[in-house]
Amino acid sequence: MSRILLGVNIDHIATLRQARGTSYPDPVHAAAVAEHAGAEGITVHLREDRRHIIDRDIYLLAKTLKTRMNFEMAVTDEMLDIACEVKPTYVCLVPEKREELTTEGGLDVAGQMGKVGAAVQRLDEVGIKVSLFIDADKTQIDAAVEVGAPLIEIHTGCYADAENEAEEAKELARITEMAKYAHSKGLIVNAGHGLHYHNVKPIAAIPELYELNIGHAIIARAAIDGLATAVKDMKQLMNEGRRGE
Ligand SMILES: CC(=O)[C@@H](O)[C@H](O)COP(=O)(O)O
Ligand SMILES: NCC(=O)COP(=O)(O)O
Repeated sequence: MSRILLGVNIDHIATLRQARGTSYPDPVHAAAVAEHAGAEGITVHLREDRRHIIDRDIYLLAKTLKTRMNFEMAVTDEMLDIACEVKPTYVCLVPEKREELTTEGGLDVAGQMGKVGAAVQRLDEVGIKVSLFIDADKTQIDAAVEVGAPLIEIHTGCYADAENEAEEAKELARITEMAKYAHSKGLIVNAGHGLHYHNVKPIAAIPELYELNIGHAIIARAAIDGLATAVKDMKQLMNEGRRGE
C-alpha cells in the first residue's frame, strides 16, 4: 500500500497576518514548522486580490522551503509571469472569483482548452509540473489529459459540504471512481478542499490518491493545539485511513 502525502496549505496563517497588517504570523515560519512536523509539501494560493498570501511570501518560500512548493494560482498572465520567475515544483491552476469566500468549484478545463493548454505548455517549458484543480468529473479528467497536465487535484468540496450521510457517501463514491479513472489515464491524482480531522480518513483510503492538500482545518486546529501537533495529528489520521484502520 503506497503512502499518502500531505501538502499543508498555509494561506490562513497569512489571513491572520493580513487581518491587522502586521508582520506576524509569518507564513515562512509556519511553513518551516509544518515541514519539520512531517508535511511533504507546502501549498500557497496567491490570489489576485492578495487577501492572504502576498508576493513576498512566494519569493521567500521559494528560497527557504526544504520540501517543495505547490503554487496555486488562477490562469492569468500576471500569475504565469510570477510562476515562471519563481519556478515552484508544482503549479496548481485553480478557478478564482474575487467575490468568492473560498474556491467554489473546479477549473473548467473542458470549456477553455486553448487557454489552459497554453498555460500548461508555458509552465512545462520552464520545468514546472502542472496540476489542474478539477471536479470529480470524467469530462474534466479527459480534458486534463488532452491538455497535457501530468497531475490533477480532485476538488473534495462537495464531499466536505455534504449535508447528510447519504450525500457524503455519494460524493465519496464519485471521488473514488474518478480517482481510479484518472489514475488509469496515467495522471498523478491529488485531492483537497474542505478536508478536516473528521472526514479525511475515507479520502486518504482511496489507493489511487498521491497527496492531499489540506489547509483551513489544520490552521484552525493550530490555533488551539499548535501547528506541529495539528500537522502530526492530520498525518496520523491520513496514515490510518490509508491502512484502512
Ligand atoms: C483550491 C483550494 O481549494 C484551496 O487550495 C484554495 O486555496 C482555497 O482558497 P482560500 O485558501 O482562499 O480559501
Ligand atoms: N487545494 C486545497 C487546499 O490547498 C486546501 O484547501 P482547504 O483545506 O483550505 O479547504
